[in-house]
Amino acid sequence: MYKKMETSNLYINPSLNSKQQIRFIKLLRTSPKMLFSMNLFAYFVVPSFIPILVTITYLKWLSSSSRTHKNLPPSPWKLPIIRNLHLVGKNYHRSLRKLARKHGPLMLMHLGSVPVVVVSTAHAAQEILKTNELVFLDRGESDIIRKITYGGKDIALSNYGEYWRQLRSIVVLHLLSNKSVQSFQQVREEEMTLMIEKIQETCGSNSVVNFTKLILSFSNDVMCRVALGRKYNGKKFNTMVEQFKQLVVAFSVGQYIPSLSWVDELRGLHARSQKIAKEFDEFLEGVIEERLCIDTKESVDHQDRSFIDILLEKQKEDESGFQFSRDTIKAVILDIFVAATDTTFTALEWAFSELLRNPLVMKTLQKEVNLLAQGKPKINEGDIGKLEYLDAVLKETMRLHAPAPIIPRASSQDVQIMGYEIETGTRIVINVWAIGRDPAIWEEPEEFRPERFLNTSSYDYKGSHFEFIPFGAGRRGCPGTQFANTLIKLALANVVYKFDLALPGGENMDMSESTALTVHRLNHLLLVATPRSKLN
Ligand code: HEM
Repeated sequence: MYKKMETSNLYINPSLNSKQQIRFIKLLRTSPKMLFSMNLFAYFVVPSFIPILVTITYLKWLSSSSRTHKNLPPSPWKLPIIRNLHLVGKNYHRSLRKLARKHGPLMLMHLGSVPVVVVSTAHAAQEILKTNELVFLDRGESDIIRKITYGGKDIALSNYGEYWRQLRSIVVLHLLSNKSVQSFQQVREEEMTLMIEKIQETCGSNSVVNFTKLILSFSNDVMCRVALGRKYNGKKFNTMVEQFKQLVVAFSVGQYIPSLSWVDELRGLHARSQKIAKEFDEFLEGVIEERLCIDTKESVDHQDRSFIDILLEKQKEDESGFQFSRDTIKAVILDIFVAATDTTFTALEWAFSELLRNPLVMKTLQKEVNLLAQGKPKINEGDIGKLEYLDAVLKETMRLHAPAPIIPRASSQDVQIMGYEIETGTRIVINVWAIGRDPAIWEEPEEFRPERFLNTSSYDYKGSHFEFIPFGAGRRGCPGTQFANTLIKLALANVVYKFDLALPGGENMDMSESTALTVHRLNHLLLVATPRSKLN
């Protein structure tokens, strides 16, 4: 009855004329939510059920709202069935900020049947992440996520509980402790040197370097070596990772309107998640077998142990009494790999973009690294902590371009926040990006001015100041903060120390954003690098 479009993976009513079909596809491409609503309304529901469905839902909605006399946070006006889903735009952090400006710092939205509270100021974030922390430690359930995380055996997306608590403490103590992060210094420095060499090769010919690809492969290679024991960067591996990331943010109709889960089946979402879960599982099984084989043959040197080796060792020791299944190991590795690679790459990409857009900042940073390096061939990791301006540049980048612009949490009990009732099971979305650009906190918030972070101890990465929380806060805050900062600063310091960077042909810097798990640049960052003649 419906025709599947090759390019869009959609089902199109063939009775439409070609003009109508083209208009339909254009509309769908404008937004995943639009994709859902158009598919749902125009092509499945309208022809037969819509009058009945709308009436029933509307009456139900009217009766439920008149029954509850709770003081719920302000909400935008709702449509029947999809309710506020149509209001979430492609750049969700931006559309949520726009809505919050109208409805307030704590805004209740209904995405289908799922209540979501959007948090848009530092004060409201503090109420959630600190004052009522214990109520908001869950992440919220999703069928798709469960499928690709071994039934919720991972750390980042699983709900709060004993399992998560024990797993997190193993990760924090054994994989991401200060000592463990330091033990990977050689890996970071080797990969940084390789990246510099790659840029160097382009210099003589004055050719354009695709910085996006370069830094993506840098963070990918570092994280592969750290988490998996060696590099994996073939096309098959990269495609698998990309598809996984797309799936994490894929829009699931069933998640918002459970009675319409069949739409997900029709769109092939479940089949796709099963396929990717299987591919990843086979890959990770291969990695584990390889590590076990190396370990038996040559007993991995303490220095060369990857995260997977450490977890396999913990499983053997069996001291903690924690159920360390192989699925747990695979889920944690997958989690860390995805959580770490995309975020560090995104932060680096925006940092270089802002430096290019702000030549004075670039000059000041180059001066600082010159002074520290005193003509040495490179800046070592041990010296990075002395670079105050670099620290300010990174903080300013994270304020304006939080790599994870939204922190997802969920409430585990009824609670009152800022005088409003939040019910059990409500999803929480903390708009870190909007908080970072709030004019009530930041002077000239849209300007890139690292100086605002100089000579102040007010802002750190620990999440103790809710105006600045790119790594989240509290018990569920990012455990990879130190790892990420060390890696990003090492790369930034050395690239600006060795090269002057420019846009090819003196173009204007395009700062458009993508729609993805992390918000990175929409278009690749293409630059021309020139070796700096005077390094002191
Ligand atoms: C610029 C880099 C990074 C940024 C901006 C970032 C940001 C975040 C944020 C916002 C969260 C959620 C925090 C919350 O709910 O309060 C998070 C969680 C997490 N991050 Fe990161 N992250 C980065 C790098 C890394 C790295 C390098 C690793 C590991 C090597 C890592 C591992 C994790 C894990 C495992 C979680 C889940 C924690 C939990 O749910 O208990 N991240 N990160």
